[in-house]
Amino acid sequence: MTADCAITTEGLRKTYPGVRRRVAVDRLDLRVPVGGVHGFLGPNGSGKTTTIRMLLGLIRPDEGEIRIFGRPVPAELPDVIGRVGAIVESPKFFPNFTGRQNLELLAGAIGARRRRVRHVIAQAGLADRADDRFGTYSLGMKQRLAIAATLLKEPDLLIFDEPTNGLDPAGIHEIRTTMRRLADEGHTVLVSSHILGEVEQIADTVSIIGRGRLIATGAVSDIIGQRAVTVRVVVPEPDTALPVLARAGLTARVDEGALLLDGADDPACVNRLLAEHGIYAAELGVVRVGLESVFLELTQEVELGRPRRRDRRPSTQAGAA
Ligand SMILES: Nc1ncnc2c1ncn2[C@@H]1O[C@H](COP(=O)(O)OP(=O)(O)OP(=O)(O)O)[C@@H](O)[C@H]1O
Repeated sequence: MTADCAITTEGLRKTYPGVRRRVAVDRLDLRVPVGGVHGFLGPNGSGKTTTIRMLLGLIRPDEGEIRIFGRPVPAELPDVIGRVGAIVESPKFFPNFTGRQNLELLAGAIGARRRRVRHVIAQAGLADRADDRFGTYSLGMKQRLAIAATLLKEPDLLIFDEPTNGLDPAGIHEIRTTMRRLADEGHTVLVSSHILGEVEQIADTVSIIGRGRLIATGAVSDIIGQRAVTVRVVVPEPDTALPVLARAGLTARVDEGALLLDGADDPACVNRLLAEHGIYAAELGVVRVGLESVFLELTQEVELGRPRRRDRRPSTQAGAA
């Protein structure tokens, strides 16, 4: 079941005490395959950090099971934690020490080999600035030093919680390139984000959550799936067109005055169909959607409490209802 997974969770649940008991993670089943970048996506407050903290044994789940490389967590975490490197909060470094000195200090503290330092500096793309003081680093460089620190103990699995938060576009690009390179070198990278455009470009697979629940998971191309191509049509009276389209088996979404027909790929057919019913399109074309718009649509449905329809889910796996 889990042999090819770096991380699995089954029915994971966590509530926080409060005036209204808050369910942060709700029966979450995750599958993070070994190798590649897995994007862990969801809007703010959807439960990503809570999940990651449970994976790392920092907080205990109320219910459910976690396995990392097949070992139950937290019960056997000490046996597997050596294979895991993580950045959950901003790590603390000494501002007056250079990047290299900070890493040497850390290597000594965790019993990593000293000669790893030079290697991880190169892996994190910091060779040019390793001998500058940490205090002079940009946010992106600080984050790359944090990544270098996680690599000291030669982990197989890297877990990064929103590693690009607060970075400018150049810093985001650097971190993204670094994560992709680490995956290409054979690490498994789990990266959480609420900025989908970034993850779409580097992730091999993704899990999308909303309100602590899994909404969709699988290969990025599968999640975008048939929505990759959508016919967009503008008609004078959408209310007249909608039943005509529905009878032809086309599901339309209204978007800024236009109708978007997911899964339809031939505008000429749509045009003919509408014209046969006396409806003439003012605009007609094909649009390509990215993960961002799929994500927004999926998570908005959860936020609004609308039931998720089976046919709206990606084919690979679907989350708990
Ligand atoms: N220590 C805590 N005590 C009470 N509620 C908490 C605590 N930590 C998180 N929560 C709540 O749990 C829910 C999930 O939060 P979490 O930080 O896991 O989400 P997230 O997806 O990581 O969000 P973000 O992208 O904003 O970091 C939110 O409603 C949050 O307010």
